[in-house]
Amino acid sequence: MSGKSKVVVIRHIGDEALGIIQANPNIDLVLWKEDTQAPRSWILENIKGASGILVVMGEPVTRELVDAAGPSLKVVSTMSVGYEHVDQPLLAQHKIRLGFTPDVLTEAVADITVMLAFMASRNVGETLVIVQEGKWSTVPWSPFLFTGPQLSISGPSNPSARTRLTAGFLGFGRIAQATLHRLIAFGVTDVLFTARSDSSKVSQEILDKYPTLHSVKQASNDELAAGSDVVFVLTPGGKETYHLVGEEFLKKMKSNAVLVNTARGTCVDSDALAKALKEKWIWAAGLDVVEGEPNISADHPLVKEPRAVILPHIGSATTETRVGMATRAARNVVAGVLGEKMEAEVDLSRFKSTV
Ligand SMILES: O=CC(=O)O
Repeated sequence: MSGKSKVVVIRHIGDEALGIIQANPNIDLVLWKEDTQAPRSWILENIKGASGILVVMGEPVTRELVDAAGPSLKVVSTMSVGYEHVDQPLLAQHKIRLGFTPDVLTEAVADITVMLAFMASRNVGETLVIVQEGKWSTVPWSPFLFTGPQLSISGPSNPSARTRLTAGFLGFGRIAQATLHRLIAFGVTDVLFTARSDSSKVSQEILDKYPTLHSVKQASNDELAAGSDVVFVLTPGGKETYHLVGEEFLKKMKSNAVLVNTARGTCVDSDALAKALKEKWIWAAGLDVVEGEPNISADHPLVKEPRAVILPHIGSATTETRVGMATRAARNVVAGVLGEKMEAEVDLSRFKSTV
């Protein structure tokens, strides 16, 4: 034993982030060096006696792992904004702290959220394939071919265009508000959002910030489904939001509305969404996340829907953002091991009463 604290990092997270851990003379870094997922058996073996572990999204932080580490474990740092892969009551019970990486990815995810809304509304999934397969000549230009609903306001030059456009946000946190910020430039006029508590102050703040908006209202799920031209799913994952968007919700949506999910796959019932697209209850869907990912085959009912644009969970995948997440996760694990304030720590105190 070196007398140093062991920190296990289960993925190569880049030299800059690893350097932050290595720079600490009281820490021994144990790293899975490959750019692949560390086998669970390697993690369970190496975590023995560790003070900290840095994990990535999707790695289950369960009793098995906490037991394997033993009583030395002080901190779990996840390189992700979501932490539903972590057994939070268990960490609270063992007084293990949990670091995560919010904020640094807000802009990147907001970018892709807007991008998916437009890709879905403008039939990009279906039309890209036509070009890639060399079939462009089989679909010559035609006035209404591949038209979709316009997610922007055209102005007075087109009297046929819509004059109001409502964006609905299931969850109205940092990423939702950064998404709205971008949509203001496209002329969104009205906002509906859901929130756990009364948010009339938030509505007023948003109206003050964006004077071009006609209305900003906290709504029930049903009101939001029925009133929105584009619905953004931006809630945390986990049990509370499991299948938040299911048949009932989708049936209430407008038939030319678009659904975008850049949060967690579990928030949307995939079978219900595939049915909604097939039976044209809604116009299209843009998804960066799908239930059961990444094990989605080409036969998956959603993948087969031409109006579903699906990306393999790349919302935060800009170089700048991933470096920001990795370095933040590294600083969090170091702070947790040293008993210092973390840059971003999940408040686990709500679980303490249950143990
Ligand atoms: O989905 C991405 C994350 O949680 O960081």
